[in-house]
Amino acid sequence: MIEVAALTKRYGSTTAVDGLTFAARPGTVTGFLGPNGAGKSTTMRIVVGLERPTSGTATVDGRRFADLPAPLHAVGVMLDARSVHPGRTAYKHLLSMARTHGIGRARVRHVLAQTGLEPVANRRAGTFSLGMGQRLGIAGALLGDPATLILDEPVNGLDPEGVLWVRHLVRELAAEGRTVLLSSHLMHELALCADRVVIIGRGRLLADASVQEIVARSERAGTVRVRTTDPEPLARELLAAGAQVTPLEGGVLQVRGASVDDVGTAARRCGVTVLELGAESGSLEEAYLQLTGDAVQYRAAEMKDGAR
Ligand SMILES: Nc1ncnc2c1ncn2[C@@H]1O[C@H](COP(=O)(O)OP(=O)(O)OP(=O)(O)O)[C@@H](O)[C@H]1O
Repeated sequence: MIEVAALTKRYGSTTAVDGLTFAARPGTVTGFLGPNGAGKSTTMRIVVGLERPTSGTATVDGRRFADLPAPLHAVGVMLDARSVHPGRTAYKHLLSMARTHGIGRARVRHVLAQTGLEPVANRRAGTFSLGMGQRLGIAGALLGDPATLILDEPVNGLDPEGVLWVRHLVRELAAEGRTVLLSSHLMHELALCADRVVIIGRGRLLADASVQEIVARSERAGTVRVRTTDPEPLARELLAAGAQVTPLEGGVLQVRGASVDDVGTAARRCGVTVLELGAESGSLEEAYLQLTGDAVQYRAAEMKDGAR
């Protein structure tokens, strides 16, 4: 379990993390999202003891990383898959990690098989593709059979088969009762593999909820989309019935406060031909963009000011 409480990190005049509080729980895949520069990496680096917080705490299983008796067994980390010595083979890289933590060769072979790297185990990491490097990073994170995993952009550079593999892997790890915290900019993928999502902007918490709850917050969620040959009379009919109607391009109306049945019946009442009709569910990406809009604009404005 990862617990971040009132965490703040300042670099000179930059506040990278600003009073952040959230938890990633066992048996759950927690997605960690935010625009570039939101403070995700800084938070993850603090959790794994690579940075010291200015104030607040970050713990794994109730202890600060530095106080964990066997860190590699408690928390597996992949923050930068490129941080592998290019001249070392995948096997040697993992073996050297294993040796410093009293882990045997059998476990090294196990994680090589688990990550699909067995056929290239004796190839030097420097010759690896981005996707193979990612798999090696994940293998390193799994090496200590940890109860908690922190993976920064694990699907970055993977082909579709690799993306699917990571999705199944993280679901499996959570099903085994492990805590998984992963960051990704691929919203569609996160919606498929995360249970909960923590969204930050400018170092502050913007949302901490289940994927379903966050998707339900998107403006499109709960609306009805209808495309007709003649939207105006239908819009009038729906407004008169108390619905909110937003006309979109191509004869489409977005309707809030009415069901699909209500809209279909209203169309029949005013003699309009319906070409398309359906309930909208929104998406994690839309909800994310709406939630982080201000944070991104603030950054863009900041950068413009800085450039002057
Ligand atoms: N070592 C450092 N010294 C000074 N400023 C830093 C340092 N590390 C991070 N920052 C600043 O802190 C802020 C948060 O950066 P961080 O890398 O944590 O964001 P991020 O959410 O991981 O972004 P990205 O999605 O681009 O990786 C940024 O403004 C960044 O420039």
